Amino acid sequence: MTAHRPILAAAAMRTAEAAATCGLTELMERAGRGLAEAALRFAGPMPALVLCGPGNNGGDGYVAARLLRERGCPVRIAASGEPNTDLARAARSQWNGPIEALDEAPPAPLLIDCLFGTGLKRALEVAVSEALITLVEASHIAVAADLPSGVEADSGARLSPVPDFDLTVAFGALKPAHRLMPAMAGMGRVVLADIGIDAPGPWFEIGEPVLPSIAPDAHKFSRGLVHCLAGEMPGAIALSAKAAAHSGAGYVRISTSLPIAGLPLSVVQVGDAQVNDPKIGCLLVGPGLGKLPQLLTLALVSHRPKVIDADAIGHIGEPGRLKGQDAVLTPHAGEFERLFGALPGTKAEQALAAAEASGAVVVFKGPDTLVASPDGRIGFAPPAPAWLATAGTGDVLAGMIAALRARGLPAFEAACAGVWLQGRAAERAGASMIADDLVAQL
Ligand SMILES: NC(=O)C1=CN([C@@H]2O[C@H](COP(=O)(O)OP(=O)(O)OC[C@H]3O[C@@H](n4cnc5c(N)ncnc54)[C@H](OP(=O)(O)O)[C@@H]3O)[C@@H](O)[C@H]2O)[C@H](O)CC1
Ligand SMILES: [K+]
Repeated sequence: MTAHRPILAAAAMRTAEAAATCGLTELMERAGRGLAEAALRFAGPMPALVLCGPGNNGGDGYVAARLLRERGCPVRIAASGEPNTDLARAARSQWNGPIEALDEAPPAPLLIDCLFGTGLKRALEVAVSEALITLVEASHIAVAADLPSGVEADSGARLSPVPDFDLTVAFGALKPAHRLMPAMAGMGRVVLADIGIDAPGPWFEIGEPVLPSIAPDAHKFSRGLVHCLAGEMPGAIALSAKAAAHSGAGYVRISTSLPIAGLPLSVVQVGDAQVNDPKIGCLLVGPGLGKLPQLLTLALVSHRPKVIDADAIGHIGEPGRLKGQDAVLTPHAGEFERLFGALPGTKAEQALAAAEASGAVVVFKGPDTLVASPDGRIGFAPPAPAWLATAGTGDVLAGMIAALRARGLPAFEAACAGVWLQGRAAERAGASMIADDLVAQL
């Protein structure tokens, strides 16, 4: 996996901040500087209004305002109340200008929201929320410090109505909310200000994958054989097979009881399913399976790596049935809840719980797709085009992951790479795409 941006939950963020050798005052200075520079780079030196809340998010605002003024920007500050941390009080004491009351402050072309960040615990007071929305709507450009105020850092929930921002500047690490709905939809461009926090951890935003190169002495089997089990609706598995072939599998085979029309000749159709053929790099079952649970049972007899998608998920019954199967599971929200039930916690916590319960890598699909591994890793997908919400894109993703697995990527990396590549293929295909067009972009 190439460079990817770390994601830390609020508690982990606080731990990492406390451990920073430079100390919290310097961290706040760096956060404020990162915010000022990102705002300048994005908006230019237009007159700014910085909204400061009571905590350290507000502290970042006092620092950013001072630095913007030093850079010659006309800056005003409006505060929602007195700072309630020493850090924020110290930052405010270095601001030698007036501080307006939030509910009386006129708007400005550049609005920088430093009301709340990872410390938000409840809905904003109505007056504060209304002032924020009014001032954002009256601005030309709106920038959020760390998180748009009203967003809950770990869940991506909106505890209050949150206006849409043009830019969100995350400090130290991304938070889950930066890549979870509904919060991620209103953040605009998300940039990460490096403030010297060492943020190792098992959660990250999926970055561009490094794919296995093709050996000079490769042959079709060494490049990876994907074996697809066709079910009642062969069109779906055909889409998966084509996606697998275009994702670099050296050999794609479909076992089917009826010939499937419209497949490339290079995709081999056979009548029998030798699911323990040692040449199989990855088995794929589920797309178009319909009401044939026996095909899932057959797939689970195989000792080969496998991708279990779509209808097959509905036939699993007990998640523990997948233990030891070396499986990647690719449920959308409905399939997820039917198999795992209504799990508590954030989407990230639910995905992890599912991975642990099944022993499988779980691709919890949606506009905010997560890839969770039983070992605790979570890859959060970067934003992908909404037009991926069209029939068959799940079949394509399943075929892509099967091919990447067959090419030698471990299950978790293959799933992350497939999710990332599908998002980029959709961007290239454009808004009028249908799933078939995705295959042409692989
Ligand atoms: N990531 C980094 O390295 C750094 C992050 N920094 C910034 O610090 C914030 C987190 O600061 P924190 O003080 O923990 O919390 P907030 O500023 O987000 O919230 C302020 C306080 O507001 C109170 N609160 C919570 N919800 C509400 C509400 N709905 N209405 C009113 N007040 C609310 C709460 O105190 P209570 O006792 O009243 O609950 C919060 O303490 C982080 O996001 C970064 O921006 C630092 O710059 C250091 C570096
Ligand atoms: K904020």
